[in-house]
Amino acid sequence: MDRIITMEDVYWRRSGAEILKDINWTVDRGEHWAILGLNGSGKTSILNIVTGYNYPTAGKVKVLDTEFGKASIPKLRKRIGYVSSSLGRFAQTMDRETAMNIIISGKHASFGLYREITAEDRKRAEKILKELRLLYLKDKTYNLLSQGEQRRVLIGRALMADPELLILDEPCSGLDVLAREDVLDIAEHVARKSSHLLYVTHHIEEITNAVTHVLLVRDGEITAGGPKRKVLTDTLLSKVYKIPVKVHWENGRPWMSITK
Ligand SMILES: Nc1ncnc2c1ncn2[C@@H]1O[C@H](COP(=O)(O)OP(=O)(O)OP(=O)(O)O)[C@@H](O)[C@H]1O
Repeated sequence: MDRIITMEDVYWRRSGAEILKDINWTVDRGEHWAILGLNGSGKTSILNIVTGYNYPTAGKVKVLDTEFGKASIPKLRKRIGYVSSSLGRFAQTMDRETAMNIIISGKHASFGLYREITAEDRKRAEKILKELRLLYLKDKTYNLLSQGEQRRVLIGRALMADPELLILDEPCSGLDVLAREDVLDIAEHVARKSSHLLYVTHHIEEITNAVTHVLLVRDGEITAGGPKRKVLTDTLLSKVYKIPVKVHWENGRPWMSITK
């Protein structure tokens, strides 16, 4: 399998509105993508198509060799890790669980209680905690963790099912600079070691070295998509952000100033 995601002429309409229009996008093996766009531009709608939660009104979608309409979506979902910054339901059910148990609960990629925990599960969870430098949190309960720690534990949880594709949907929203950098370090680690990364954000400074390609989304359409240096230009970003901006690069990372 050389292709991770294929979208051909994809449209998604809801309540009479065309929310996604003419989406043509491919992700190849070895690429790590960021999806960048303003609030309401269509990023989550694209993700929901990738994970099979939204079915396109028109067009062809293939994710990890699974062609939509021809194969089992639940099976596909097991191969995709998803970490979102909105955790309402999760917080309620898992609040009093330890970081270790939360990681283990990712084995079946579902919320709530897990059945039997094997010695192997424990070993794997411990390995993840170690790799993500979270061992110090092992026995702490979720409600006692800082927001940044919670996000990192949730990424660890998503890794428990050994996903081929890991989607991080605005994982740094609401975090301070230090906590953000810790989450970004983990994302880099994942991209290097274990999984294809799909990173959704509206902040270009979160596009670290791990990200190879960027998809720019504006009003439900793709403005540009490709290698990050080609896509993150003053002209294209000014279009996407609807305000004149200038990009500068420092240590391989883009930063942006407003020039109006
Ligand atoms: N089920 C739905 N029915 C009607 N409109 C919808 C539906 N889902 C999304 N939309 C609309 O589609 C547009 C794109 O929404 P989407 O959530 O994909 O944007 P986003 O880029 O993820 O935004 P944010 O950064 O704020 O999360 C918005 O105008 C939203 O109101």
